[in-house]
Amino acid sequence: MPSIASLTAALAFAGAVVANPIELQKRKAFSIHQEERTTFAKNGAQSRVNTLRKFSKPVPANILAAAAAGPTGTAPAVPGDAYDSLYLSPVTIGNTTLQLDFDTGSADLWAFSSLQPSSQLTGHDYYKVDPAKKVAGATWKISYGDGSGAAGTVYADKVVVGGVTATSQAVEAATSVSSSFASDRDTDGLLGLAFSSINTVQPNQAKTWFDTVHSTLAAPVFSVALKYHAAGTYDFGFIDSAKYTGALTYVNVNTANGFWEFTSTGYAVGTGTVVKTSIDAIGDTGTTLLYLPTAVVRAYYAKVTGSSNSATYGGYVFPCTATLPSFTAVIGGVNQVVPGKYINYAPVTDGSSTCFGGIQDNTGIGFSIFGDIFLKSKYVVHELSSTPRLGFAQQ
Ligand SMILES: Cc1noc(C)c1CN(C)Cc1cc2n(n1)CCN(c1cc(N)ncn1)C2
Repeated sequence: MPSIASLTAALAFAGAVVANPIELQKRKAFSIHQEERTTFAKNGAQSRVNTLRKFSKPVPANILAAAAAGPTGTAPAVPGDAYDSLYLSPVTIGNTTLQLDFDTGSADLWAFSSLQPSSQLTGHDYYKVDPAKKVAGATWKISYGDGSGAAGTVYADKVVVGGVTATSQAVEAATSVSSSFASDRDTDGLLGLAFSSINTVQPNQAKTWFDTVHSTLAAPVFSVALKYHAAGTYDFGFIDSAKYTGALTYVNVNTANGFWEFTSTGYAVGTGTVVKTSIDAIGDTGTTLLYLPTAVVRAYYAKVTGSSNSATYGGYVFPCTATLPSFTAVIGGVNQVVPGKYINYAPVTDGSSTCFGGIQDNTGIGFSIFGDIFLKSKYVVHELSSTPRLGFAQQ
């Protein structure tokens, strides 16, 4: 039989409204009204503390520290195709696990759903909406830089990522998706990790999943380790020092546009000297390539024999046999190097000997985009502190 003290502690942790322990001892029977918190996150360490206390066993300091710290979690990031065009991560929404594209360049959590025509659901895991959970009057509609998009209605449901649970998260159920999503049987939707200020739900903007859970996590951070032609990870609530070499170095983020936006102060091509120039950029896991200013892109491909800016293929191409120079961006005063081989994205068509460059021109976008081509050589900490920051280290 647990002691009153341990019961009190356990219930206090569970968020129950708890009567005074002395008061409890006077009563022979009592009922406790428990309010379910809108968000809780699994805290395995706390469960161990509760169990040890239940049997009056000593609680090791490291377990106590971990429990006090709050929950953390890790989700895999698996390439969606042979060229790392996108990365997919498992997310449980309600009772179904879907494969979502975690996207630090957008702020909507949307999923293929039972509201779509069944013809669009072939090959997909999809969210089976529960009408009782519908958010009355709420709609959403999103468009991405490549012209793709989706739209639908909104539900409040349980969303679990890497073992961390948001019990009442805005889930944007698709009623329609663009042709590129309809023909992509790997992507069941997106989980936005940009700032909630650019969420598209109307009339009341919704929060991202990270915005919902961050205050309960051990630390208000998530760390991204995408990999070259291999599965990487998203760490929530902690920084995993085993996943990078050298030091993490930080740069402040400008959140005015809702992105993880920062300034790079220069670049270099291969072993060339650093050219000092201010590059306004966003980190964006949902974008495949690395989009840079015209002058920077020209300087890069000037060092790639046989390269050209192809109207046919809509960007810079080169012979797939080309030896590509590395690309360096100066961020937070530190040279962040992308290996040359990472800058060969893919053959322009399957089997072609002409390859499409991982570095392309940012004309028409309005800023540079450090997408997967850049990110997959880094461990990137996204810190939601009073002054949000990005931390970079070499993988
Ligand atoms: C297959 C395949 N190959 O490459 C992709 C991508 C897919 C997935 N497929 C075509 C569908 C698709 C289209 C997009 N995505 N997925 C992810 C979100 N998109 C973004 C996000 C963002 N932050 N910025 C710009 N666009 C566009």
